[in-house]
Amino acid sequence: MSSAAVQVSGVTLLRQQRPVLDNISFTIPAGSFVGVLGGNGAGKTTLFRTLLGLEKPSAGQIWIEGQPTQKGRMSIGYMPQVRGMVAAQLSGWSMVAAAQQGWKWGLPFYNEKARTDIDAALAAVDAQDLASCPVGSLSGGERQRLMLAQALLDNPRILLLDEPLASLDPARMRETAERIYALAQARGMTVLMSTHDINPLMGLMDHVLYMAHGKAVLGRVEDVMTTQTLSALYGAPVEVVRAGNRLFVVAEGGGASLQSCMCVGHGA
Ligand SMILES: Nc1ncnc2c1ncn2[C@@H]1O[C@H](COP(=O)(O)OP(=O)(O)OP(=O)(O)O)[C@@H](O)[C@H]1O
Repeated sequence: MSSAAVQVSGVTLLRQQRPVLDNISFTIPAGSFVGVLGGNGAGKTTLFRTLLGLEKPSAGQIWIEGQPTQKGRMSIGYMPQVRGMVAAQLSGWSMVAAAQQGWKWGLPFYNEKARTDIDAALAAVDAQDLASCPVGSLSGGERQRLMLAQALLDNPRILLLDEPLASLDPARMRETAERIYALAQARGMTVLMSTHDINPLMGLMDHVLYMAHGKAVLGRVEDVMTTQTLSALYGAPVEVVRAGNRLFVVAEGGGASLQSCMCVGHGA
């Protein structure tokens, strides 16, 4: 477990002359389970897209399992944040199948191996019973399970999950996080999961990657989720307050670009 799954070195990415990623560096050991945190617009999605080779940094380098990143790498599974409604009449099986080998809707033929892989991905997220259901009839949580199945196609060694817990109720959040964790453990996958609520990941993740103002800090929960570390990251006074077994990140004086109160759990 000592090899690096993801290495980011001095990466800067500009949008309209503004650094969305500003000279960030971190190394994620293989097999890690990482919660990626940060307010709206902190750059979480941009980071994922950059790791996937879909966005080109203006400076810096990225290695995935020791190789320079490149578009279409099969070792990475990606669950994007966008959840536009897919064709409502599409079955769950067809929705997962649509992601096979990067094809979009309407691939007319799947060979036996492709069918087996799709069935296996559905089984991995306990979604066999959703295979024949029209996607339009499914709940948000059920659709998210299908999206997770899509990300598992090709048996990736690294999973990038962009807000997979969004719009789930608290019980489903924890259940989904545990499902992903169990899959990662069983398959030895490295997981980076962005979220606005760290609670469901408590006791599961071994690292936090906290992003703000284009900067990022990676470390253990108890090292990152501190007043000192987050104040340094934001470049402004930020207080991490414990209340029972929960943590709150509070911007002193209501800083404009910081979530005024983000509820997070107490480090495991
Ligand atoms: N296609 C784009 N063109 C221009 N700017 C963009 C584009 N996509 C994102 N941005 C900007 O880049 C910044 C980072 O956006 P990003 O989506 O990576 O943040 P995020 O942390 O994922 O946010 P959220 O939690 O709201 O999803 C934001 O200021 C956003 O407006």
